[in-house]
Amino acid sequence: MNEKKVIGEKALEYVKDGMVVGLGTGSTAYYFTSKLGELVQQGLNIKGVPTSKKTETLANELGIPLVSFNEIEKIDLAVDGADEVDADLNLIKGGGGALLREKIIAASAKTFIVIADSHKNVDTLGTFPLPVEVVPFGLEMTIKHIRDLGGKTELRQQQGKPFLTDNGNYILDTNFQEIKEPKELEKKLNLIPGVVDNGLFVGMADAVITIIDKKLVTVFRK
Ligand SMILES: O=C[C@H](O)[C@H](O)[C@H](O)COP(=O)(O)O
Repeated sequence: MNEKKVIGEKALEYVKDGMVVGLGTGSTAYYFTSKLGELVQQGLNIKGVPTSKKTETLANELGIPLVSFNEIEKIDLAVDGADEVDADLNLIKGGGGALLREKIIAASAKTFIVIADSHKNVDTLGTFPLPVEVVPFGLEMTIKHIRDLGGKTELRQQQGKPFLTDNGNYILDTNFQEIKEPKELEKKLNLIPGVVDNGLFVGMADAVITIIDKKLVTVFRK
């Protein structure tokens, strides 16, 4: 079974005519957006808000009409992938570097649905290194502050150069081992000058569509 495709397309059930929809980033969100494009071509009337330049390009290719923030009051639904999901539906995101725009859009959405294949489900967050978006200025100092919190940082690279986010920032992939208190860590990291945001999404997901024991399930936040 192509889990990502099955899960991504399942999320279409939450899309209703007239909605403003946040379009996630990554290989699972790809299937959601692609199917959404088909439905738009068949007459579905929605508007999209992309979480990355990559998704913006895909949406344009598919003919999904896009809106910017100054044209809308709210986002009805956001659908996005995740790198890890715990039992409380807390997430690590940002494996593709899109965490900041993803968090802005998830935080503005009435309903935030996560689409995550079975490999993403964990007891405790932290095996997947936490992406932390930082401004290039003062990088070495920012790294010191993050290390003081117990994180081992690695500057994400792409083709021999620091990876640049859509916002012109760097990503520090940071290993904290087990993240027992995700909300605390999310806050502490974001208080460090130079940190723009981090990939912890705590208490944001309303539901996660995933595969458990080979069955497609939707888990709602308690
Ligand atoms: O920055 C990227 C996003 O947070 C993705 O949603 C996340 O990395 C999951 O991606 P995928 O569906 O490709 O595993």
